Amino acid sequence: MTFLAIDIGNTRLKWALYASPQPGAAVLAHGAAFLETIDELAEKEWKHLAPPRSMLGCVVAGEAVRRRVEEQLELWDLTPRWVVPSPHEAGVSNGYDHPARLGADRWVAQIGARGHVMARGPAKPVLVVMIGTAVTVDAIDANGKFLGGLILPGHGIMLRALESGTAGLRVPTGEVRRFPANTSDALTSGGTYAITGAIERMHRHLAEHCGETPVVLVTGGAGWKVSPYIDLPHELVDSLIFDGLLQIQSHRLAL
Ligand SMILES: Nc1ncnc2c1ncn2[C@@H]1O[C@H](COP(=O)(O)OP(=O)(O)O)[C@@H](O)[C@H]1O
Ligand SMILES: CC(C)(COP(=O)(O)O)[C@@H](O)C(=O)NCCC(=O)O
Ligand SMILES: [K+]
Repeated sequence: MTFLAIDIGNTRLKWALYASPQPGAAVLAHGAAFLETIDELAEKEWKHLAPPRSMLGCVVAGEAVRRRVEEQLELWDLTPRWVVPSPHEAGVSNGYDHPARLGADRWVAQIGARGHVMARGPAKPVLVVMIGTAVTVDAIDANGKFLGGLILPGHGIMLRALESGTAGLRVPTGEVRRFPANTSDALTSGGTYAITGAIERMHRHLAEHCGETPVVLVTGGAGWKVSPYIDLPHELVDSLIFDGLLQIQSHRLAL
């Protein structure tokens, strides 16, 4: 009953092959590819994989990218299936004005995060932080209701925007400093603290709204870089989107 989980962001496609479509299933193989190289998956990384029995993915990189990945999936006898955010799924309800307009990656990560919280004990509010091309900070209450969230530029986009919008900001990467005293450090610190500041603000909103301290789960390719500067107890869970895809697939099979 092998299961292939795929997460296509605006920078990279991440995939993992699981022994079964159940939360906690063993990972048989996994990888990541920049979007420029996804047309080689079938002849390279995927060529010698044991054929998956089913797949589920989430994609926010647009129709054309999704179609290119579906071409690669023709390697196997599979029906490609992609998550469309709905009003309710796997114990999470979607508070977006238009539920289907929520990023599929955000929805799936929330479902993964809710699964983690519920597996540990009493239900608690959870703040889901994804640090990829963009940064998202999503708030879920103790009942599993997604209340809303923030979208902000990721570090790379912030720096490129400053480079292209000013005459004097073309400098190498700096260090994160409390009181940056050169342009490089000022830019790197500004980007990092913009992200951590947004996380701390949303944490306050959610704690006030729920009257309870939220659990904070951090994921995404750049999560490890920002994590040391988040002044809140939190956990890095690299697999949050895959965990959400496993939750969804196992709930659907149980219905
Ligand atoms: N080894 C790495 N490979 C690629 N990106 C990395 C790596 N380490 C950190 N990053 C950062 O993570 C971001 C990509 O993260 P990812 O979660 O794959 O984004 P997305 O889901 O938007 O494609 C990049 O913008 C980059 O800044
Ligand atoms: C916010 C995002 C761009 C994040 O993309 P990513 O950083 O994962 O590549 C993506 O979730 C998206 O396109 N969302 C749709 C709009 C929304 O969620 O409101
Ligand atoms: K992502």
